[in-house]
Formats: sequence, structure tokens, C-alpha cells
Amino acid sequence: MLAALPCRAADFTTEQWSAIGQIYAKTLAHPFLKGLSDGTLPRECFQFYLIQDSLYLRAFAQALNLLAAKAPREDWSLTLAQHSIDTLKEERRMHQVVLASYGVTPAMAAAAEMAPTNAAYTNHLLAAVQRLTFSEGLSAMLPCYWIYWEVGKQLVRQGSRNKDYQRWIDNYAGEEYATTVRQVLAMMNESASQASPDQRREALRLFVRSARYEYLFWDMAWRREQWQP
Ligand SMILES: Cc1ncc(CO)c(N)n1
Repeated sequence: MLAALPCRAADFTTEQWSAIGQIYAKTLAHPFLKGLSDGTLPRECFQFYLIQDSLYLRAFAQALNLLAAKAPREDWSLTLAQHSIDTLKEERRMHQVVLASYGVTPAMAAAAEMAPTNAAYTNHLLAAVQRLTFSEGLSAMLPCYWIYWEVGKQLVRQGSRNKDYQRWIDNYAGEEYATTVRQVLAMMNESASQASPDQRREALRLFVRSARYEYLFWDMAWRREQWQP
């Protein structure tokens, strides 16, 4: 029976990744990532991305804290709360170093408004962790971790001619980031194994949606998306 196949409990993350195969392939082929890799990405696009991403990371860290509060295990709460702190400290510091070299002060970045895609994506994450079960919320958050890791590993093979772009790539291709992502993957598999089939189905749907938003986030930066009117 076909209906019995999707959303099985064992190795849920394998199933999640296979559900976004096409989305991930399109992501790697996107001109933003191609440009990051070959160094031809226009400076204004990267700057737009960094400003939007610093706004994104604040919401992401908030979502992690909400998820930490819902975790059924104390060690998971601790891990997620730690990731929230790391997100705010490490990633934002890196962004600020790079942004400063682009002449953007932290105040300028903080005063910027979220572009439509960014607002939609962060609202999707915050709604999922707030309204749904731990497992479903975690599934919505997972593409943020996982896709960046995969992209980092892929892009580091080629390297970039632009040193700012290279620094960005190195951050996500590094061992420290890998450890972080592996923690969340293990948590996802364990948590999904205890969820109901309906919850797993919903978790998968949220995962796919977040993967689509990840794609759209690059596209947003590439287009330097603005609110209309
Ligand atoms: C949009 C987005 N997704 C994921 C990450 C990885 O934390 C990030 N920095 N930005």
C-alpha cells in the first residue's frame, strides 16, 4: 500500500531529505549560490543577504528558545538553548564583521525592515514552534541547519575567489557547524520515532515548506526583494 510508505518512523531524516531532493538541486543551481561560488555574485546582493540574514537569525534564535522550552528531554532543551545563544553570538558576530567591511553598521542592519520572503519564512518558523508539537516544530527548523551544512560542504569543494564569500562558506562547511547539525538530526530521528503518524506527516510537510523558503531566501537576496507598494 502506498499510504503505508510515507512518514514511517525509522530514520525519519532520510525520508525528509529525499522529500526535498528537487528543491535542494534547484537551490544549488540558483544564481546566488553559483555567484557565491565563482565570486561573481554582485556585492549589493551579498550585502542585502547579510542584512536580511541578521534579522532572520534573531527570529531563528527566538524560535529555538521556544522549541527548547517544549523539549521533552532536558538535554535537548539545553542543546537547543545553547544553539540559540550560539546563533546570536557567533553568527551575528561574523555577519557584523563582514557587514562592517561593507560599510554597514549594526544599527543600520537593525533598522532595516524584513523583506516579504524573510517575514513569511520567520513567521512560518515561529508559528510552527509555538502552535505545534515539539517534533513538528523541530522538523520546521531542521532545513535551516541542514541545507546550510549541505550547501557549505558542496561550495567548499570549489572554493571562492572572493574572500568574504569564502569566509561565509568556511563557516558552514566547518566541523563545529557539522557537530551542531548532527545533534539536531539525531534529535529529529528520536523525536519522530515517538510521534504519531499524523504528526510525522505534518512534520514532513513543514520540513518541505521550510526547504522551499530556504530556496526563496536566496532568491529574495538575488532579486533584492522589496515590499510593493
Ligand atoms: C535563511 C537562513 N537559513 C539558515 C541559516 C543557518 O543558520 C541562516 N543563517 N539563514
